[in-house]
Amino acid sequence: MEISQKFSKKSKDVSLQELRDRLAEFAKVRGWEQYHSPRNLLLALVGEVGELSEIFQWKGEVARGLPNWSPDDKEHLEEELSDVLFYLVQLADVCGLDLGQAALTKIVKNAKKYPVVE
Ligand SMILES: Nc1ccn([C@H]2C[C@H](O)[C@@H](COP(=O)(O)OP(=O)(O)OP(=O)(O)O)O2)c(=O)n1
Repeated sequence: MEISQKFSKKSKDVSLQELRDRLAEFAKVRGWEQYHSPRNLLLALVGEVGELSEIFQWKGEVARGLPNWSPDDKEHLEEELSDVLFYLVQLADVCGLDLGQAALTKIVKNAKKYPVVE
């Protein structure tokens, strides 16, 4: 069984499109579109990657599924992963790119570059 199936909470699939639309609305109603330039979103993304890294800093190697982590630590990780995802989705959006399609195309490209060795 995949680790993602083994440890994930069962919930509905969330599309990148839904996230993109909800984040665009979130920024619009707060008048934040003026700040969400590609460069600013990239810098915010890098900042959140830093916060994500801090969670793992000094912990040593971490087992898949985070068996010894407290619920609070896992919740913190979920939040920082979400922040990274939000800025990534918004960055693609303000660049006028379809991130989901781009990712699928990249998977095909990766498969050609790294064929399965039988
Ligand atoms: N101009 C902004 C500011 C915030 N956010 C959203 C994206 C992130 O999900 C979250 C980031 O908020 P904070 O900068 O307050 O960062 P944290 O949530 O990580 O808080 P802290 O740094 O206090 O832990 O808010 C956004 O989309 N655009």
